[in-house]
This record gives sequence, structure tokens and C-alpha cells, in this order.
Amino acid sequence: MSKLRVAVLGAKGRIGSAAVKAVEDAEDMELVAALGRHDSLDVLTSSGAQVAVELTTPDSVMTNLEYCVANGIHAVVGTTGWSEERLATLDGWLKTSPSTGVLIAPNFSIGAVLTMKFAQIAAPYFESVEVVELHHPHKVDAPSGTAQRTAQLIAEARRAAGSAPMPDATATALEGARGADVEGVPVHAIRLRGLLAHQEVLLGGEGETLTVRHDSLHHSSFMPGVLLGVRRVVDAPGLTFGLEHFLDLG
Ligand SMILES: NC(=O)c1ccc[n+]([C@@H]2O[C@H](COP(=O)([O-])OP(=O)(O)OC[C@H]3O[C@@H](n4cnc5c(N)ncnc54)[C@H](O)[C@@H]3O)[C@@H](O)[C@H]2O)c1
Ligand SMILES: O=C(O)C1=N[C@H](C(=O)O)CCC1
Repeated sequence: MSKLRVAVLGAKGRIGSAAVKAVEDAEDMELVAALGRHDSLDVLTSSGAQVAVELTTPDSVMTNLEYCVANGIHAVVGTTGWSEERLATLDGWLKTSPSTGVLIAPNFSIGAVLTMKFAQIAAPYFESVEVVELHHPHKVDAPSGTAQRTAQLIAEARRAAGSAPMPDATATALEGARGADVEGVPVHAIRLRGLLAHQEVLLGGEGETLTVRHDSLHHSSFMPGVLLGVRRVVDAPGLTFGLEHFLDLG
């Protein structure tokens, strides 16, 4: 069986360098290109890459994906910064290249994907739900892509269940004290030396609380998800948002 030809963009970064090694170590894959910020995207076509793993920055990801889609190169994307507008633009590009697949995974770790799922299931059963994400201090975006997606899933589940607005008597507050408002769900971002990527979903009801916590302690936690994404995206044309769809948790 021929090996999947894989390129990594952002190859010198924290997660990108781990992805380079994971692809090199995967028996069914061949690393054909490892691109940094100043490398030409034409290396993707000249190397014959079938799948690009996009792990750069929110300011680079759209240009890279436009090139990939225009050249029929599937993409597995871990980079954050996804708005409705960006997703619509990407969807438009994909319509012009209908056999190309793009997976956007707010988080590649199985524990984080399950945290989102558990939060979504639990959210309608509690009066209050808040999300706290905790990351290393080099992270450029806040709140994390994972926390934003978690909050959206919580909000969606509560809307579908007809949940009442969450109780909150705050009348005065310092700006930011109640976190960012993501579709009505408060999201708090901590940046702390020593951390990698962590999240707590706090749920509160009459006389009880439930906390769902996940900790990524090493970038290796993301690699099985990256490799699964590469294997599955070649047979998944169009846009897939969330690794849960490739784990049959969707
Ligand atoms: N989905 C997940 O599971 C997951 C996990 C970890 C990190 N991330 C996300 O991945 C992204 C990268 O995180 P990081 O901690 O590795 O950051 P990082 O700053 O260590 O790495 C980013 C790398 O991309 C390079 N780069 C920037 N523009 C580029 C371009 N146009 N072409 C090629 N390379 C380019 C930078 O020079 C840098 O080396 C962030 O958005 C982060 O939130 C996602
Ligand atoms: O280290 C980061 O940066 C991470 N980014 C993703 C996010 O914003 O959710 C996933 C976790 C690690």
C-alpha cells in the first residue's frame, strides 16, 4: 500500500515539531515537506503532498488553506482563530474544489474532545455553566479555540433544551471580571508559566456542582488525533469541524 504524502506547515513550532516527528514515525505516512514561516507554499505542490497539516498562526492559516484548496491538497488544521466569517470563506473555496477535504480540529486530544462532549450532554441539566481554560503564557489568542467551541456547544445544547438564562446578580464589575461572553456562556482564560493546555467546565445546580477537567500535559497528547485526521480527511470531502466526527462521537 502506498504511503500518504504529508506536509507540515508551522514545522518549527511547538505542536508543528511534534507533528513532524509523529508523521515521520507513522508507518503509513511519508513526510514530504516541513514548512516554516518564510518557505514558499509551492513546496506543497512540488513535493506532491496529498495532505497538509496546518499548525501555524491565526494570521497565516487562511492564506495557507486558500493555496491548499486551490491545489486539491487536503488539510488537517489545528490552528485557532476561527470565526463564522472565516468558516464561510473556507466553505466557499471548498465549493470550487469539491473533492478536497479540510478538517478543523479545535483540539486534537481525545480527552479534550470528550470534555466537550460531556459538557454538551451535562449543560441542560444545571442552572449555571462556566468555562475556564488555562494555557502556557506563549499562547497568542484568548480564549482558546477549544474553550470557544466548548462554550458554543454548551449554548447550543441549552438552547435546544429551552434552558432558562443562567442566574447572575452581578450589578457592577471590573471589565473582564466575568470573563468573555461566548453565546451567553462566561469563558475565563488563565495564562500561567508551567502549564500547557487545560480546561475546566464548571456546572452548578441546586446543592451540587459538577466539574469536568482535562489536562494536556505534553504535545504528544495531540498526535493520535493529528494522525487520525490525516488518515480520515482524504475520504471526507468538504469541511469537517471537530475531530469528534472522525471518532464517531459527532
Ligand atoms: N488543535 C489543537 O489540538 C492544538 C494544539 C496545540 C496548538 N494548537 C494551535 O496551533 C497553533 C500553533 O501553536 P504553537 O503553540 O505550535 O505555536 P508556535 O508559535 O510555537 O508555532 C507556530 C509556528 O508557525 C510558524 N508559522 C507562522 N506562519 C507560518 C506560515 N505562513 N507558514 C509556515 N509556518 C508559519 C511560526 O514561525 C511558528 O514556528 C496555535 O493556533 C495553537 O492554538 C492547536
Ligand atoms: O497551546 C495552544 O495554543 C493550544 N491551542 C488550542 C486551543 O486554542 O484550544 C488547543 C490546545 C492547545
